[in-house]
Amino acid sequence: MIKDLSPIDKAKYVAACRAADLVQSGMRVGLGTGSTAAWLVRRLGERVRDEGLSIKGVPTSTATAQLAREEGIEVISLDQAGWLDLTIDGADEFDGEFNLIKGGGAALLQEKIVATASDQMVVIADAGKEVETLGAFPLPVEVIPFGWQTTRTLIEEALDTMDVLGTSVTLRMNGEAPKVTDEGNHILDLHLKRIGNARQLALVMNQIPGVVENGLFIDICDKVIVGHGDGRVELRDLNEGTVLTNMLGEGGDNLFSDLAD
Ligand SMILES: O=C[C@H](O)[C@H](O)[C@H](O)COP(=O)(O)O
Repeated sequence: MIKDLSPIDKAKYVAACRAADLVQSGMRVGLGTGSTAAWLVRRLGERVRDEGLSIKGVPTSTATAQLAREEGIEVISLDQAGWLDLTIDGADEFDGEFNLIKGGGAALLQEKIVATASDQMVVIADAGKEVETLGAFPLPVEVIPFGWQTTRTLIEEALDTMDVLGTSVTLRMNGEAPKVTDEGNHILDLHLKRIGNARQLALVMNQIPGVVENGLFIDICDKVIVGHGDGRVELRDLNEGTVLTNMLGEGGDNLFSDLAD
């Protein structure tokens, strides 16, 4: 039951349920990756089964593709979709301008391509992901395995020239071996603490040979849905402001109990 979830999981869950309400039959929908996006995929699966919701989903990782299929959602590739109506995804951090750090689950490359190919990107997150300035969460940068140590040195030099001091760059591991992304690459995590100029850093990173993509999503996200542990959900839009609802009020617990079991 939903009441057995931790407050953070409840927050993720209600944000995901609110976002699922934005999805309508006929839409081509980008499906994000991570624990929050997994709640979304489950909720959409429930709507497909119970309401006959008819959508085509473009997953952003092999993990999401597998979950979506298990949930009965029709899965197509981005090339088959061509363009998407909406992408819904989680984030590791978001700021007041809806700029993001993503890639904590190593899926940033497909996530950025899919989000950029969408009319709208909606982020779903628990309230703890909101920051004043991005950077407390280590910034993931996807690099090709060939010469990754040289790429790391180039990244460190670029950070020096930008006066980003006191940083470290670490190779993400999966046990004893480097983490390998869905695209066969590695992830370097940049421990920056605070990113003064995220827009500039995103551009500089992608100029470095060996870097495939970085986890800064600048001017990509249109709405953020913030979930709270008590069931409150804020739908924030930079132009239209914030709409507050409570997903667990008036029988909401029953409404979603199947999903949360
Ligand atoms: O690579 C992973 C993605 O960017 C995730 O959306 C992000 O890490 C947030 O994941 P979670 O919802 O599990 O906190």
